[in-house]
Amino acid sequence: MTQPIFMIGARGAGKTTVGSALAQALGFKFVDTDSYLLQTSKLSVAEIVEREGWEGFRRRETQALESTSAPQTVVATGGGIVLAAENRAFMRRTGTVIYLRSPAATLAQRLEESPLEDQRPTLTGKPITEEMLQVLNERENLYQEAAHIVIDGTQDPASIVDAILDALAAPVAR
Ligand SMILES: Nc1ncnc2c1ncn2[C@@H]1O[C@H](COP(=O)(O)OP(=O)(O)OP(=O)(O)O)[C@@H](O)[C@H]1O
Ligand SMILES: O=C(O)C1=C[C@@H](O)[C@@H](O)[C@H](O)C1
Ligand SMILES: [Mg+2]
Repeated sequence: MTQPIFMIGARGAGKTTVGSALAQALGFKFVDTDSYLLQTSKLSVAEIVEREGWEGFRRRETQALESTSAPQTVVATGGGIVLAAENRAFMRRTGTVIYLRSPAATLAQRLEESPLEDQRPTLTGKPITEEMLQVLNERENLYQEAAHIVIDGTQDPASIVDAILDALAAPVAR
């Protein structure tokens, strides 16, 4: 298996944390669309949104997805990557898509402990638990639709990597 692996899920799902460990386990390269945008634009997510709105950020994110995607690479995406049908189709067509799934309360707790406000400006203006409930309500179907594999993201990162390796060893429905 050499095609890229795309990690999807909401903020705090562990796409960056688990994606990086998975890449190491597979001997793959690791890239992150949020880090790529930060490095190439020299702007944080908050600064891009301030200048160009979320629409501008989403446009840049689609470019970042296509630029970072490569064989033998794990790509950690941003939480909103699934909002564009174009991105969902690209990931499904060119790689294996893994959805790290956790309830809103788990995501909110992780984000409260590590807010990184420059990279995670508010999406709704609501308190964090309400925000994550709304985000999952709006996006759960999109994450499910985009994913080849859905993994319980509430386990510790090492167990999640093991679960992904097991799932990758079985035939994936396409
Ligand atoms: N499985 C896990 N168990 C416990 N804590 C975790 C787990 N995965 C990630 N975390 C913690 O949650 C926080 C968010 O993780 P991470 O940055 O990997 O999420 P993300 O999905 O990449 O979010 P974003 O969409 O904002 O990029 C970090 O502080 C990380 O250490
Ligand atoms: O869930 C989202 O819409 C986002 C998640 C982050 O990874 C960043 O891509 C950005 O803060 C937007
Ligand atoms: Mg991340």
